[in-house]
Amino acid sequence: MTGNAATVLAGPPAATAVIAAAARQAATLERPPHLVIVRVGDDPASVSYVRGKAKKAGESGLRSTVHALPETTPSADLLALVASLNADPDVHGILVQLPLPPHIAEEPVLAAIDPDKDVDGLHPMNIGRLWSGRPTLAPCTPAGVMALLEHYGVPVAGRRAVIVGRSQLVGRPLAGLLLAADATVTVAHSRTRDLGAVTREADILVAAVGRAHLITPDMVKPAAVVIDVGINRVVGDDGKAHLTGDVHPDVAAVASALTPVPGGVGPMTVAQLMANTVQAARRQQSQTSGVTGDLVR
Ligand SMILES: Nc1nc2c(c(=O)[nH]1)N[C@@H](CN(C=O)c1ccc(C(=O)N[C@@H](CCC(=O)O)C(=O)O)cc1)CN2
Repeated sequence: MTGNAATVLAGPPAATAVIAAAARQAATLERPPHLVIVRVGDDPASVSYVRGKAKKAGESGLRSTVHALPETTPSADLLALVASLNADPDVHGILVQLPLPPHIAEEPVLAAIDPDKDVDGLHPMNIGRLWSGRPTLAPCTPAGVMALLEHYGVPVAGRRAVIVGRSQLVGRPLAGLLLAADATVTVAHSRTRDLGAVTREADILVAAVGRAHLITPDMVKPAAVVIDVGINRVVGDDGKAHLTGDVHPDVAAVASALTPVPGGVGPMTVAQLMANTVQAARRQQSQTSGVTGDLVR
């Protein structure tokens, strides 16, 4: 491909800024915010992600506790643990790592978390608040995408945003956040006809499907900003497994800016979890001290 290479929207600098702001706020609280992460089973990626979240929490001045439960844990036992964490005033944020083992339905577990401690922003109450444009705890990856766009000064208001993918974790809540930021939002998915015609309309194109290199240069409007949320583990020509995104690398010759995989949205997910935990702790500690603490976005 020929043409100027796109600006790289690197995650780490933006993640550092989000975490630094969260750490400053954490330092003003009576007690360090306490994040509890529950992992069920030993899926290697989940083990790695949870380890990374706990490490980042420690680096950010937060406390963290990991409950690692066996793959065979009954739903009732997981729900009982969530109930105990809800009731514990020393727990400010609760996250149940996804995916859960097949025998455990995710929705009842996510709905069992106290909405005020739901630092994943996946509780129906928080999803409803997001879609009604009210301050809330927002899902970490979508909120991380918005923070990345803000960090690099990407204009959103009035722009055409196209999201490819409609997952509960990313596509759907990100559509709500982009709408709240006054973008004109389209959500494409597996039943969308002529996907390329839709993606070429985007000033801001977000790929959040989980299909390696789905988005090719012909699907991108020249000078569009492309956000790659994909996390695909593929075997390269060298026979080794490596991580790649939903966006083909050649898109860099068409886009004006592009997030790398790895090193783009992923670190923002973790950074936003720190920010959400501090936000939840601030609100809970202000409530116990009698001052009304509104959620801040
Ligand atoms: N309860 C939740 N479960 C899951 C979530 C979530 O937000 N809440 N998100 C994903 C996975 N995820 C966090 O859990 C996550 C994915 C990727 C990264 C990240 O930093 N990736 C690095 C590369 C790391 C690697 O080599 O694998 C990057 O992109 O640079 C962090 C967190 C599913 N589950």
